[in-house]
Amino acid sequence: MTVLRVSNLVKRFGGLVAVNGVHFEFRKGKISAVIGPNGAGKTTFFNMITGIYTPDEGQIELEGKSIVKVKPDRITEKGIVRTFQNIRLFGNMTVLENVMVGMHIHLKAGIFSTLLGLPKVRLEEQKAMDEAYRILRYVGLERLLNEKANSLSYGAQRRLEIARALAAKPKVLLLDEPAAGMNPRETVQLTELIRSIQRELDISIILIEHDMKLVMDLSDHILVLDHGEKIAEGAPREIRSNPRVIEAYLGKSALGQEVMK
Ligand SMILES: Nc1ncnc2c1ncn2[C@@H]1O[C@H](COP(=O)(O)OP(=O)(O)OP(=O)(O)O)[C@@H](O)[C@H]1O
Repeated sequence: MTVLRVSNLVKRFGGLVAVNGVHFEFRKGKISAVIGPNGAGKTTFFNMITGIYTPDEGQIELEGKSIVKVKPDRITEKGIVRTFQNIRLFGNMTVLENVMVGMHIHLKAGIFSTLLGLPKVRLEEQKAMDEAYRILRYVGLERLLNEKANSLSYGAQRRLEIARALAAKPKVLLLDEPAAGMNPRETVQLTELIRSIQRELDISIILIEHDMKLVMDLSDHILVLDHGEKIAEGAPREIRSNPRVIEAYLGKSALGQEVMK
């Protein structure tokens, strides 16, 4: 089943076509990866899905309904939640507070009740705290809940970003280079976390990632972009041996060599 469908997606920046007529169906409950060399159009593709850019042409549908021209915060409410290549946490807030911020879209009490400190607000806040704690336990950060976000190790900050995204109850979780800057041990832990989110929480995952081992280990389905165009799609073993993909990454001279171990 398809959770997110893009068809004939085009984005231009002046004379440059950053994404050029891309079709792809992201499957529900699976892990998909978007890969390609630097400048291939991956970030632009993510920015269209999350409403930061409006496509010049084409369609994006979440569960069959168009989300083109829907504002980014509404897209988050509809269930597409992302993390960023450069970590964007509230550094001076605690780990717990960062997760609670991710939850705000689901809190029902209005601003007046909040200002008046009504009991229903206190109850809602308590529930939110319980939920935030549960999520932090899930990602393995419960012991750090009162630490300031900027005091965490890099790997822990990346986990906290994922925790904050989970707090928004995504249907589709977009991870933009989740392993960037991680050491090998942190990358293995991250791989396990992403797999458990997909298996246990029924969330469809889409990742952009340069770490080919992580991509090949995790993905069910891979979309390969080069110069804005889709040059391949398929399972990891097909992508690994696809001559167009090898050529895009390493140039013609690499053809015939085994490049993506
Ligand atoms: N806001 C913008 N204005 C003009 N050109 C842009 C803009 N954003 C991206 N581009 C260009 O569009 C092309 C695709 O860029 P994009 O960042 O989407 O690629 P990418 O695959 O994410 O690259 P990387 O792996 O290096 O992050 C590049 O040539 C880039 O210079």
